[in-house]
Amino acid sequence: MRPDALQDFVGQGRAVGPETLLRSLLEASEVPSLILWGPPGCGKTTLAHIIANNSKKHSIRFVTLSATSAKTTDVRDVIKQAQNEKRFFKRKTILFIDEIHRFNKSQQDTFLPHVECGTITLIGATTENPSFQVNAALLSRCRVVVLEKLPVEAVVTILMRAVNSLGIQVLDSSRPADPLSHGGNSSSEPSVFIEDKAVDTLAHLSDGDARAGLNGLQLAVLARLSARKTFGKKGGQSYPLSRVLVTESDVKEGLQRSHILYDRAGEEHYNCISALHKSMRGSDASAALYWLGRMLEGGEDPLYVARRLVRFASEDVGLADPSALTQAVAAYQGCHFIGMPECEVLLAQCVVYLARAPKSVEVYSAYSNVKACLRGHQGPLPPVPLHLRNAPTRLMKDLGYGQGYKYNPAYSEPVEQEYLPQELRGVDFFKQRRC
Ligand SMILES: Nc1ncnc2c1ncn2[C@@H]1O[C@H](COP(=O)(O)OP(=O)(O)OP(=O)(O)O)[C@@H](O)[C@H]1O
Repeated sequence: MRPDALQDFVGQGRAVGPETLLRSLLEASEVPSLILWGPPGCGKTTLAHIIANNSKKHSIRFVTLSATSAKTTDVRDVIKQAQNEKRFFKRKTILFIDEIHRFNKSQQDTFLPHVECGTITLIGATTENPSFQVNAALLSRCRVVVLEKLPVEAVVTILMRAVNSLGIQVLDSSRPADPLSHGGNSSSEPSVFIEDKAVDTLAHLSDGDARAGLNGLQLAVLARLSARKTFGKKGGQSYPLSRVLVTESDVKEGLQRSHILYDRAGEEHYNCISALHKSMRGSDASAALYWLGRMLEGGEDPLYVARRLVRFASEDVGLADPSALTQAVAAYQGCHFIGMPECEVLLAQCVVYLARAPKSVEVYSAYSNVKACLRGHQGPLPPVPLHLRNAPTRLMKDLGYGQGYKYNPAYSEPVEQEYLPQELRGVDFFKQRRC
């Protein structure tokens, strides 16, 4: 089902469209070291497969490793062979590493000198942001190709290719489906039909992930075949079991929403929580609810979201509305007690509360200033002033601990007293960053 040629690679015009440099390089078989970065099922492995196919025509070796199963020794073996091929046969080697982010930094280091001296051309595929997951030195020697979620039309094209190659017939939903009008079927295999709107819905629900769409199609067809449902009854007449119809509701069942909408472990998890945080900060309750829904419907852990809300209540709402923290902690505990799906409304309530609450970063900023002051301090930290020290023993009293301390409740008027160490006298962390 994977295309072998660039002209069958759909979507991704920005990365490998006709006018792009990468396309010219690929067509000239001048493959540079690449990191293919994109969400699941957008065509990273497929693009590597096309490059492999093209390389073979130009006698270039193409070796594939998966970072999930390959060991460092496997990489060394590939490199050794690549050196021999280069030295004795002047043959180039392209090494494709799927899920390169799964290699740790020292494993990635293994390639570095060999990419540098041209023994291998590296193609790495990753769903994770390469700036965090790929060794900086290696990254600087590779061209990063950003692939995007496939547009709906591209997924429709991919699904229609699959439908055609499987011999499934597409029913035009604007015309009433009458299986008898589709000719007889003499073989023992049932004829499979699919509603055109089912293909369309599948493409929409796939969220730019062609693999999810293809798997959904496969599951829906297999489910129908094993159930061997007929087209149903029409006018009291039932249709033969040799005809199978895949409907829109079949494909919906064939897709697992959680898999499609959200990648809990990957970049999308951080993108969505960031969008939620920023929407609340911007007091856009509606957008905040949307991002919350994206996460929860995608299977995010509600306690993870609740923890972030607790943090937000203090960081962004702060003393502008101190009960925000109470709300957020209550939401966290409520989620803990009742779990999903019941706790979704608790989180929704809290998200709206926080989005609508007045905001203040006064405490957050002042505390950040304290941290900056402490981290930037040179030499030993100043001692705690003696008058602020507790003096539970005679020795401590004799040493002057607690001496001169003014116990505020004992004074009816405001008390003049220094609370910071001597060298920080006059510093106001609410006003200044440095001390
Ligand atoms: N741009 C595309 N053009 C044509 N077919 C595609 C494209 N993208 C994906 N496909 C089809 O979808 C299937 C999955 O694609 P592929 O394995 O290349 O995705 P991927 O980006 O490597 O995903 P993952 O990160 O999950 O490994 C392939 O079998 C291929 O047929």
